[in-house]
Amino acid sequence: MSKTLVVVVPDADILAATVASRLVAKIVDAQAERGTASIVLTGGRIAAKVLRTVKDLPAAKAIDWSRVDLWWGDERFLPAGDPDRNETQAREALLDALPLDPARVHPMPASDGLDGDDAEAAAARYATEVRMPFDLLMLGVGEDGHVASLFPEHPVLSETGTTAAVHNSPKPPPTRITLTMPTIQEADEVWLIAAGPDKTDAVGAALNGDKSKPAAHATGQSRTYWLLDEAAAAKRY
Ligand SMILES: O=C(O)[C@H](O)[C@@H](O)[C@H](O)[C@H](O)COP(=O)(O)O
Repeated sequence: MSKTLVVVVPDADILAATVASRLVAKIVDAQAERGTASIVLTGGRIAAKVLRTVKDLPAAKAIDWSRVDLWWGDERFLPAGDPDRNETQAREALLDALPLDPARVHPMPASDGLDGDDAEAAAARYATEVRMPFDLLMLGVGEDGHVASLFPEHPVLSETGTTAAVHNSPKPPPTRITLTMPTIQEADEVWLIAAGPDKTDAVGAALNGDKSKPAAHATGQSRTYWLLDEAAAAKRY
């Protein structure tokens, strides 16, 4: 039976440090168990802060980075190397500094890739690449309660394939690729990460059972962790 735990820490810096430590431990444990770890990264500011923190953690040297598979929960459908791509931000924050196996790094397609600007084809291509289960899937939480590129009241919420193209995203850019909610729910652990007063209402609503918030549906098979700072957690009752 899946369990949900809420961890609240004082502020965004301490949250990034907490998540970074947990992430390193999670990868070390997964590798101790199976030799590999399969991790889904998220975009957004707090995620970048977490990755920058991992870079400076001595314990990260305990990880065999050549045996880590990295995936993305969603991507802004922009040309390769665009500074707004979640992939570019993750590479700059951490990945470029790691001895990763390039064959195990699985960014979502770019809009100048093999499928050009056909987001549906690009999403379908990623679906053929994805290998589940994921040990861990991390999600930032938007001000409106979105996770990955699954926005409230958006038709993408009813998609049941592995991935989906998103058009008319309320958060720019308008075209994105995302894992669907059923795919997110296949992960062994899901971590929802949010900091700051802009997230108070969305986090409060989702944790208090408002099912109109996509974040309320993001659960892992074994564990779901909400990793929050005090500001984001302020309306959780
Ligand atoms: O495009 C993105 O940025 C992500 O797809 C999005 O899901 C993000 O993780 C949240 O919006 C939280 O982002 P912040 O941490 O920057 O608020």
